[in-house]
Amino acid sequence: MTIEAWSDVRRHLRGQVGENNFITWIAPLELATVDDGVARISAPTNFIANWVNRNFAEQILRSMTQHGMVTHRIQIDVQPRAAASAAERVQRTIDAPADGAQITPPASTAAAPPQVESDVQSAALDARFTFDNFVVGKPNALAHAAARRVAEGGEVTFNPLFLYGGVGLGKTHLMHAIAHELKIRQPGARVLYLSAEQFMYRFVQALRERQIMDFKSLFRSVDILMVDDVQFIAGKESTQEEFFHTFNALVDQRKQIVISADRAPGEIKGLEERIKSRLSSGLVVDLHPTDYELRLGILQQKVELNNVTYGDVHIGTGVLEFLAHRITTNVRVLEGALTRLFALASLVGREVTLDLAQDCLADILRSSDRKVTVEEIQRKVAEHYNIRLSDMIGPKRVRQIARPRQIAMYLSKQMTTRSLPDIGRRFGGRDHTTIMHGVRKVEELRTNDPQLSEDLDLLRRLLES
Ligand SMILES: Nc1ncnc2c1ncn2[C@@H]1O[C@H](COP(=O)(O)OP(=O)(O)OP(=O)(O)O)[C@@H](O)[C@H]1O
Repeated sequence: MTIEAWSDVRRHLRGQVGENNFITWIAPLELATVDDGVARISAPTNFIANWVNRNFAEQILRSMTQHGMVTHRIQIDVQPRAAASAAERVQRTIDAPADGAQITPPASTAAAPPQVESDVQSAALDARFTFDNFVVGKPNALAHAAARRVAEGGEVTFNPLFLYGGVGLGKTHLMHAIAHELKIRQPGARVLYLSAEQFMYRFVQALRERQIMDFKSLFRSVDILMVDDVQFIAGKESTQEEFFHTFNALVDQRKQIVISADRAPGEIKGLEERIKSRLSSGLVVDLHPTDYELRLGILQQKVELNNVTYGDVHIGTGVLEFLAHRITTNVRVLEGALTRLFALASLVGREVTLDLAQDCLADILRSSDRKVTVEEIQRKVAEHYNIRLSDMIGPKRVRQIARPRQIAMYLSKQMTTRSLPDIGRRFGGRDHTTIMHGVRKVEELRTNDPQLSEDLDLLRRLLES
């Protein structure tokens, strides 16, 4: 009962605080107990606990009461272990499975009708998801080009455009961008964007209310139909059937269709063969997992967009590079990390250093840890600079040895989750202040020394491969 109520509370809060805040602050929380009117909630880090306490405690309490939980106070404890998979949990929340038998509208779009308008100024479209805000790199160049082409309108050349790729790689963003662009280029076009889940929900509602003819004519009267996350209709026979007819009717009228899914049409289990083949008949393009350059580009752009300067406080490029290296899961997790850093910046009122960032993102970093060890780093750096491995931990202070050692310290701090004292121990029992000094020195030097900067990139790549 408590668990169910807590799920309801989370769903409710998600609608109230918005997707970004939800992912960053609420999703990582777990309800431990409700006892004597006190709800104990665990947060993965101190930072999250404090932030939630300050900003969301009242809302959480209110929502709990509204959902039948007898609580008059909440207490937020830090429970680092619970954090091991905070990012995964975020993902699970995003991907909350919807059971075909139980038709519930998604919380954020509850009962929202699909948006068909003479222009596409639709509530379902996110104003930030434009082509201008989409960073193009090797992994998404083809998908971006295809989306652009569709957005230009004119003669329909490939139908449907089928975009697929892993979670959070920009499928929805591109679809919304197409809609925004069409709005500018063809103000009169009737564009319908909706998720496959909404399609099903509307369909079942129409059946129930005996308005199936209205449903059919609504869907057949659009100029462009965009259906997000089509894998959702797998296994749902009558919805598939209706989708198939809608699809055919629109293709016959030479209307553009854009579809997205988490995998290629042929790989969606529970989808009828005729639908698979229909979906594959246009242009099928995939969004590949992001690479380092793309992730860094996205972070830089997001920082610019948010104009992340709180007074004198900045998030340094070193921090962004660190994030781009370490958070490789998906762009949504990357964005969540950045949101948390903005909050941190406003809270601490000074530059967000690598140290601060690592502290505040400990849970996310742990779950995307790439497991490079300090020893591996020492070995690679020693090889690269042609010095002995023993000199990494030895006492020699000559520049040819001290500098590579500092570089190894810097990379250890950047690429592992080890604390400074821990790294110090692995460098022959050095003090944490020595490590800190080494890290700072390299941070300082790299801005003016292109050779050093190149060496660092190369070493990182070697260590990541
Ligand atoms: N290339 C990019 N440039 C800028 N932002 C991006 C890019 N790729 C993804 N994003 C951002 O990442 C977030 C997740 O993207 P989006 O919602 O489009 O993912 P998706 O592929 O539809 O994921 P899902 O499988 O969960 O539906 C969005 O906020 C989006 O703006």
